[in-house]
Amino acid sequence: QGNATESTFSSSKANEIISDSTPFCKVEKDSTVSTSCNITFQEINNINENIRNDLQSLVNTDFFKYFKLDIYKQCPFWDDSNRLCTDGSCSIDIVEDWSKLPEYWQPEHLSELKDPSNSSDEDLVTDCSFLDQLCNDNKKLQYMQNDIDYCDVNEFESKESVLIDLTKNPERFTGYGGQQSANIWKHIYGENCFSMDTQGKCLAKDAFYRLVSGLHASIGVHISNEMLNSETGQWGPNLEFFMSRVGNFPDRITNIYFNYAVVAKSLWKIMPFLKHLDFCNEYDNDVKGKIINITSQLDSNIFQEDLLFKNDLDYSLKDEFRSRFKNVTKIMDCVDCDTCRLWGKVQTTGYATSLKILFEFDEADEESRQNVVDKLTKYELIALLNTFDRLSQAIEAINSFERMYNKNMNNLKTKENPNASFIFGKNNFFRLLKGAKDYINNNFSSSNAEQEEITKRDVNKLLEDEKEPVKFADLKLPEKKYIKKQTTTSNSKSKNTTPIIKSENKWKKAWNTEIANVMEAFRFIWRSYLDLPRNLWKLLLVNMNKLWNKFIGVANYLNEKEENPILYKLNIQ
Ligand SMILES: Cc1cc2nc3c(=O)[nH]c(=O)nc-3n(C[C@H](O)[C@H](O)[C@H](O)COP(=O)(O)OP(=O)(O)OC[C@H]3O[C@@H](n4cnc5c(N)ncnc54)[C@H](O)[C@@H]3O)c2cc1C
Repeated sequence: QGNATESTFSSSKANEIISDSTPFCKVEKDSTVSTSCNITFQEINNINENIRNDLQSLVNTDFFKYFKLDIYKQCPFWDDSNRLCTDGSCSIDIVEDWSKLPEYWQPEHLSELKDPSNSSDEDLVTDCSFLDQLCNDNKKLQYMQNDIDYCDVNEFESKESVLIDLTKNPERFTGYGGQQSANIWKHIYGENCFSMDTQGKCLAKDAFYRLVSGLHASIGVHISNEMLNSETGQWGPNLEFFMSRVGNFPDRITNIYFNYAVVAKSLWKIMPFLKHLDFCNEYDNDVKGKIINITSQLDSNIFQEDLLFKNDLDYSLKDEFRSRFKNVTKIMDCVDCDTCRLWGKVQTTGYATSLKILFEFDEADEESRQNVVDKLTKYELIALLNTFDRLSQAIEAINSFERMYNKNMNNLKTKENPNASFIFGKNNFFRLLKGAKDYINNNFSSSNAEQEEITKRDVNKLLEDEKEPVKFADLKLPEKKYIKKQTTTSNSKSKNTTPIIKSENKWKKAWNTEIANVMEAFRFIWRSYLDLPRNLWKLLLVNMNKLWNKFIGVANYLNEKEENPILYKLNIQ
């Protein structure tokens, strides 16, 4: 973890991570995503390919690209008065020039919406309606006293909220990390501790965890996909970073697909009503056409929400699920980095909207339709579609990282790199040792003819396996040499020597690698000792300089705030 420059791994470290034992993401693409999703990874990939362009252009339209956020909102869970978003990469651009915005985003229009805290139920009926806000359609809807929301839908109307163009503040590597972000994630995962012992608890708990982990992983994919290359000054993908955060964890990849299924199913569920959404005139055809194109390619099997809260017993569990998820959306107000908070809020609101549609909207019940779909605020709808776009982009990026990974593996294979990932790879040191031991056991306990057969079979298998790009990609077996040795031994009079020579080679190779690694570790420790006095000297100079400047009253030093030691800074020239 560190700034963009530091995050560029050394090439040997990169090789270790890329050629880790896990074949890319280790996900079987033809298997189903989870018990509650009757769809395979490959099918989701296909759907995503078909809708990607429409979705991308939809979230770039004037209607879907703006979101509101109260950037000064206090964290409701702990004291965050020392918020530290001083770095350019984590601060956000808010909309200041309103003249170019469409009418429905103009301050006069937005200010017609009253502060919900001062509103009566009667007011909320109109204010909460997506249609009322957008096109002044004065449908009177009944305001539900029951809480069916998985986030605070009124917070976007707060007077403190500012309008933000999402396309101008992309979700990418900001350098936010260390203890601060780890603490946020810890609290978010902590919400997954359900208290009740209810029937469906396991599935609900599992779904809650997957939602959070999928969000976490999706953020990881986006930041790996948009990292600043300090040499070129360009933002782009970083495979090593991706592998170390997401690619080497198949469960994290699976959870992104799971979230895709959840959000897609909620869109599918409201599809018949989206068709009738009375968008403002200029958007009627364009926006509506895109939405219909997207939702019509989704499938009801993609997620089976009815498995989660099946019966009356599960109602209390659902209440707990709802209030815990609401807490997740509130924890976003504690995120110190503004860009991260913005996208965290957009995505948690998007998931909250999905959950509301999935669990509170019964298609057969007109009243529930009125209470859920007709009352979706525009911010919920914007968040829902932007969250779907985030997941869609994450899946596109995962597939592109896979291609990059395979290309790198092929390059690595052809390069002379005998020790590549010998320790961490699939055919790692311990595995080879075990292989050698099995080999000796097998061969010493069989006849000479059997031994020869086993040797041939093993050699062929080894060579065959080597052709597979992923399985043996991390170990550069000296193919020709190996065959040569076999030829020598098969010419030799004593066939019994074959397995011994082979295992001796393995032992020797493993031994040499171990020694080389131990030596490298010693060299590293030695270098650290050499660097220590120099670093201490530099530290002393810097502090002396600061003290001196303070002493003689140099302005900038007088009010100097203590630098945050954890917040990493991008080295943008
Ligand atoms: C709401 C939010 C939004 C953020 N947005 C951005 C952003 O836009 N740009 C940016 O650069 N940074 C962002 N961050 C920070 C980013 O998520 C990481 O926290 C940060 O990059 C440090 O990463 P890390 O590898 O140290 O571990 P973290 O990602 O902080 O993870 C902490 C621990 O959680 C576990 N873990 C990691 N991923 C998963 C997973 N998917 N499922 C289950 N467990 C997991 C691991 O054990 C890991 O050690 C955001 C953080 C938060 C909380």
